[in-house]
Amino acid sequence: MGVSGCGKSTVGQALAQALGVRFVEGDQYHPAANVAKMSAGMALDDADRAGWLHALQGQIREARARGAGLVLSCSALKRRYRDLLREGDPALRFAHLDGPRELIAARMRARADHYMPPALLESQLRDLEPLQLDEAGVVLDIGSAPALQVTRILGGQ
Ligand SMILES: Nc1ncnc2c1ncn2[C@@H]1O[C@H](COP(=O)(O)OP(=O)(O)OP(=O)(O)O)[C@@H](O)[C@H]1O
Ligand SMILES: O=C(O)[C@H](O)[C@@H](O)[C@H](O)[C@H](O)CO
Repeated sequence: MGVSGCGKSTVGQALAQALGVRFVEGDQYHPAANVAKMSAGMALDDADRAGWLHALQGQIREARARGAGLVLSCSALKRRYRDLLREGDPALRFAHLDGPRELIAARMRARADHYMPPALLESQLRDLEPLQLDEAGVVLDIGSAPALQVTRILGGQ
């Protein structure tokens, strides 16, 4: 979890590979209208995200029912979004990729082929409710290399 450009896809793919489980890129479940809205420089609101979060919850629920592992990358910016995802599997754990705005902005600017305009970072940071102490998971520093982040997730530190 985390704002746009924090490294969810990069770290998520590496984690799934390390675990030998399926990786789901949460952004691929956004309806076209959501992608069009963000591409036009408008932030998503709770209503825009509702159907998308339910679709992701379905992926989590299905993996749990099959007893299969799953790594899912998803912004999950607000506590209530994460509560909704946890309804799919109460044992769900989050890795919050956290770091300074300047570093995230620089990484977003360096991406040529992504729909998300760097200008939307401010709204992402406004919406972000950091992982809370009673939520299972880890908070990671995005300044570390992805391999180190994976090690920390696996170690639960
Ligand atoms: N730990 C890291 N160190 C250096 N560069 C990184 C790190 N993690 C990610 N990056 C780079 O930062 C950019 C953003 O990463 P990535 O696309 O994984 O973020 P994201 O959170 O999935 O973004 P979005 O949700 O907007 O798709 C990419 O160019 C990626 O290669
Ligand atoms: O909840 C949201 O506002 C969205 O999921 C965004 O975070 C983007 O889709 C993603 O980060 C792509 O840049």
